[in-house]
Amino acid sequence: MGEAPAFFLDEVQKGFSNGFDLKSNGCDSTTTIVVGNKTYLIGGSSNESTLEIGVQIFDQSSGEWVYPTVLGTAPKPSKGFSTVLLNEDRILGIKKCSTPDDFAWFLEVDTPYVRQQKKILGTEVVAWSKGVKGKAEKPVVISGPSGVGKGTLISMLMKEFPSMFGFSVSHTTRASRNMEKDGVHYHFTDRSVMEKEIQDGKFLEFASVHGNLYGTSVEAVEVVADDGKRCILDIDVQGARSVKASSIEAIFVFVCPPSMEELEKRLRARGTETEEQVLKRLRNAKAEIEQGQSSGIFDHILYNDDLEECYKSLKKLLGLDKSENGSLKLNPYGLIFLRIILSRKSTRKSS
Ligand SMILES: Nc1nc2c(ncn2[C@@H]2O[C@H](COP(=O)(O)OP(=O)(O)O)[C@@H](O)[C@H]2O)c(=O)[nH]1
Ligand SMILES: Nc1ncnc2c1ncn2[C@@H]1O[C@H](COP(=O)(O)OP(=O)(O)O)[C@@H](O)[C@H]1O
Repeated sequence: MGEAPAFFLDEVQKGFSNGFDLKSNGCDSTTTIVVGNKTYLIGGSSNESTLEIGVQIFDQSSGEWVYPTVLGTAPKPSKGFSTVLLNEDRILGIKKCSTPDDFAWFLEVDTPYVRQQKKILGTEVVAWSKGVKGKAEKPVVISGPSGVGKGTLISMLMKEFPSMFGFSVSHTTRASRNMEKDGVHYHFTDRSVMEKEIQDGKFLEFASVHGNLYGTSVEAVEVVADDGKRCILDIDVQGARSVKASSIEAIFVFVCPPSMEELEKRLRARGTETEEQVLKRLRNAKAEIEQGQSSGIFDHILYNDDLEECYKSLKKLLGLDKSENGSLKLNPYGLIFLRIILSRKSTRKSS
């Protein structure tokens, strides 16, 4: 998880008088902490060129040192690093002589996420995430037309901050694409089953999109919360409207294409839809962009022209960057962009 309770962060900032038995190593650059039959040596730098705090594990049962696969962005080395074990599955590390936005870090050592990654990678795994406070804890709703790059941006975020974010795996009645895995990208389901589950109140929201049913189950969001992570929802504008109307306080982001031509190019280059489906998605895109503009649902509009720039803006608005919010807010300037996009003619006439 990427967050510590605010009261706890305050306590440790005051000088670690918190009763959590924080192990301080003064101003040494390494510290050790025992979790089960493993001793974690944290600190220094495992790699001089990247200058990240390194992690090594001494496995008491085999008597060997192990160099784990380290996921997430590790903290930079500091003059002192104190650790405390939380829930037997993650270590809270406090950097000494550090700024408030860089002093608390989590190292997941045996969470469900880390256990899953161990299975996939076949190695010992640990995952870093930075402790964050305030609005950064809210779930993130990402909407935008098909092919604009929502999935790409979410993948980038999950890759860079693997233990901070959890993806809400939606249910859908559409057929799975080649590379999609049931239970990972979507829960693929039959319409009759999903309709019954909707009636049984198992969904937070649902919508008919491009001729198929999509929905966020209560369980999908609970799984992420139970894992102590920040939930990311990739849902359409109708779904975003339902979440907005609910008691869930989220950050709403709409991703916009640079032009309809570019959107069509991306959708075709992805090669996952039939010609008929591409045309349907392009027709719907126009209405979706209009709603993104006028619905008043979205706090931020991201303009996905250059992917890296757009990703940087996404990180900024999520509080993952030191500088101020860099997204294009819903202001007259942003609306002008949207109008330009909508006024450009698509190369293909919708039927
Ligand atoms: N309302 C709602 N929309 C969803 C959900 N899951 C996915 N969607 C939206 O359904 C639309 C189609 O998704 P998909 O078939 O994966 O195609 P893509 O848009 O090209 O990625 C996208 O706008 C998604 O954001 C959900 O649980 N609820
Ligand atoms: N800024 C960008 N520039 C060029 N191609 C992009 C950009 N962002 C995403 N793509 C590509 O566009 C296609 C659609 O992106 P995807 O993430 O699947 O969209 P969505 O999830 O919104 O439907 C993918 O092939 C992706 O690699």
